[in-house]
Amino acid sequence: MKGEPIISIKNLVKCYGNNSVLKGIDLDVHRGEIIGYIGPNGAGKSTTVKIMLGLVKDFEGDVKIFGNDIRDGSVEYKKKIGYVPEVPDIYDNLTAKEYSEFIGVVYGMDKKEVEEKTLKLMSVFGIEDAYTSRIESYSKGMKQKFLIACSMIHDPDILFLDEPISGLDANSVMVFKEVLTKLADMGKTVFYSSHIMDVVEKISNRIILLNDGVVAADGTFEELKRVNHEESLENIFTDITGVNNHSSKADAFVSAVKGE
Ligand SMILES: Nc1ncnc2c1ncn2[C@@H]1O[C@H](COP(=O)(O)OP(=O)(O)OP(=O)(O)O)[C@@H](O)[C@H]1O
Repeated sequence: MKGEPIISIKNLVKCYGNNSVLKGIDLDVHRGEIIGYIGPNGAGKSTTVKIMLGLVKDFEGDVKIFGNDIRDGSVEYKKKIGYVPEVPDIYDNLTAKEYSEFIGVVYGMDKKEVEEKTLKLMSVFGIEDAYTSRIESYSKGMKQKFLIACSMIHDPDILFLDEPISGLDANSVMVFKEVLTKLADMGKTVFYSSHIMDVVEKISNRIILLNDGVVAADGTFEELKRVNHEESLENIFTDITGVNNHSSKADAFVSAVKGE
């Protein structure tokens, strides 16, 4: 599985004004890895992903993807990347047909190929009948399934998935989890950012926990369990992020609701 890293991050630092979000991240990711990228709200997970995608440019440190420094200005590497954003910025007055054609053009794909692929991908999720409907008329889950389909129409080598199963029903989640495993077996790399610990625990072959601007844990689930003497990722997360007063926080919330 090893060899040259497909993503190489050295001493990545990112500040928003006085807010120091990433304080020196070092990370090598290899082909076929499914990285579960976790951390508390605001830890900088989306920021890291956006830097790798070239969407956030003002950072310190080195980021190489497929061996190329992303500062070089080349957009070629982006053709080999698929992305499901946490908050989709989708033109939802378009139909799925129109939107996927637009995406296909960006990736330099043939229109017919885009249509065939989009319909096949949508039909796996049972939403192909909505192909010519406006995306704004979709349910939350339908929209998410369509975004997942769009992220893969160009057969990317790296997938960045930010809370990808949000809104998906249990059957669709099962299909999607298997899809990821099969893609990783083919040598694709998956960067999976989520707060749903039991899914991360099951699908990832490596888990990276970001806390307070640094990588606080990095290893397989088995390794993290051994080092942290815990049986679940949820408990490992709680131990490392140092929040163990859940019950008193809940009491304070309920008191506030009651106006106490
Ligand atoms: N465009 C921006 N301008 C200013 N601050 C930002 C911007 N984007 C993110 N931040 C700040 O950077 C920090 C990290 O945000 P980020 O979205 O990367 O966290 P995250 O780990 O993905 O969180 P979540 O789990 O809540 O999605 C937060 O403090 C956030 O307020």
